[in-house]
Amino acid sequence: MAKKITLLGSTGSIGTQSLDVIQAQGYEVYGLAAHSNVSLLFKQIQQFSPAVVAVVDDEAAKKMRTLLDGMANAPKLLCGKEGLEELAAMPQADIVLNAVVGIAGLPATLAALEQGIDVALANKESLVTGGYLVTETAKRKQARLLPVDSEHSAIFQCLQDAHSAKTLQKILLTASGGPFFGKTKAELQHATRQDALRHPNWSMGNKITIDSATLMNKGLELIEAVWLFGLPPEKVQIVVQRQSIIHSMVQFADHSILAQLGVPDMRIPIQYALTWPERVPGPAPELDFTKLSSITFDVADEETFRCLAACKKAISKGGLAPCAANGANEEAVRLFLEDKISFLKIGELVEGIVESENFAGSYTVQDVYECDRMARAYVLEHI
Ligand SMILES: NC(=O)C1=CN([C@@H]2O[C@H](COP(=O)(O)OP(=O)(O)OC[C@H]3O[C@@H](n4cnc5c(N)ncnc54)[C@H](OP(=O)(O)O)[C@@H]3O)[C@@H](O)[C@H]2O)C=CC1
Ligand SMILES: CC(=O)[C@@H](O)[C@H](O)COP(=O)(O)O
Ligand SMILES: [Mn+2]
Repeated sequence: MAKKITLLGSTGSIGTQSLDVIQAQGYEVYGLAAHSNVSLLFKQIQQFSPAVVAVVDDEAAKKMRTLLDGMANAPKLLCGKEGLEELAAMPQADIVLNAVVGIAGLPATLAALEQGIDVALANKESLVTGGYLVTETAKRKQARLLPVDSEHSAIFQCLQDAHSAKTLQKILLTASGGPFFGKTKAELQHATRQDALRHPNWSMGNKITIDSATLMNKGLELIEAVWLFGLPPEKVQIVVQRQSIIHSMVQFADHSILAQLGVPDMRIPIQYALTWPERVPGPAPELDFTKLSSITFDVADEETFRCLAACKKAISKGGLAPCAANGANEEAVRLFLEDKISFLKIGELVEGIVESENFAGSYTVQDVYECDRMARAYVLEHI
């Protein structure tokens, strides 16, 4: 029987590439969800015939209702944040692929895991904001978290040999360095939205592309790696690999290092999360070494790119500090994309919130959302 997938965030960069993979593998789509892009979601419904769809935005959900009213074999429509969570928890799916952007993805991750459903996780913010709750729920319900983020998929792929994995000593998390690699603070004073959205290697959604430019993405990924692979933050070393060909590496007790390489194409990690533990042919092209002029390594500049330093501080503080850093960043990126704050202000705000309180200790899911609200309010008060 074909695997049944529920895909959350189907209209985004990861979502649309996931549908490429799903089509190539002949998988069945059980559920689709988006926020407000009704026209694309409707096309996806026509092509993949899901049983259930969820639309988070209320106005968009009304438009979808109208479109579905005229459709034969229309899927069931769920609305709002509650609808997204309800879809994520539907046990008919074999796996939920969470490609929602931001903390908005956390309730769905928790809802799927709570039902014991495996989650292929692109939504790194789930682990950054609620890492303890997400990993505890997965463990308690014996559900798997399968990494989709390219670096974490690379690490996961390098750890498939259980004997070696037991001796994991260090993770070498690669970073492209983003569009502003090598620039000074002075040169970044007037960095624009357009400059920041020009990623050297990957075509991605706007929010993660800005995160790559500030190196917040690497900070979020460091926290994500700590939760997924159980190493302390000081055992995760960031290595700038400008070409995004080496997607990450692991070092074992004997100082042997394994790396995963490939073209920068998210369909490889998406597919691995869906087919794991099998490897099968897929739609991504192969890497042609004869066309690679070099593979280079550099050190990340944490003095200029304060978000990375702030995330390191946040994970070492523990508790809700990473959630606060994430909330401040989500709000700051929104304001930067609306041309309301400067590029460098994003780092100042993320650093500011992490320094502002202690945040230590255990937390509930309500505490996570309260901390997120507080971090967003902090940003609005400090611009
Ligand atoms: N793009 C990439 O290559 C990579 C992305 N990731 C991670 O994957 C996630 C998705 O990234 P990406 O695909 O780039 O993002 P996009 O912005 O391209 O897509 C986001 C998706 O989430 C939906 N969405 C937005 N807001 C909400 C909300 N409040 N509730 C429910 N759904 C919502 C959007 O719907 P609509 O279109 O209707 O607004 C869209 O389907 C992020 O966490 C990112 O960090 C990780 C590695 C690589
Ligand atoms: C494709 C992917 O996984 C992104 O998270 C990517 O890694 C961004 O690149 P950098 O953050 O390294 O610029
Ligand atoms: Mn990544």
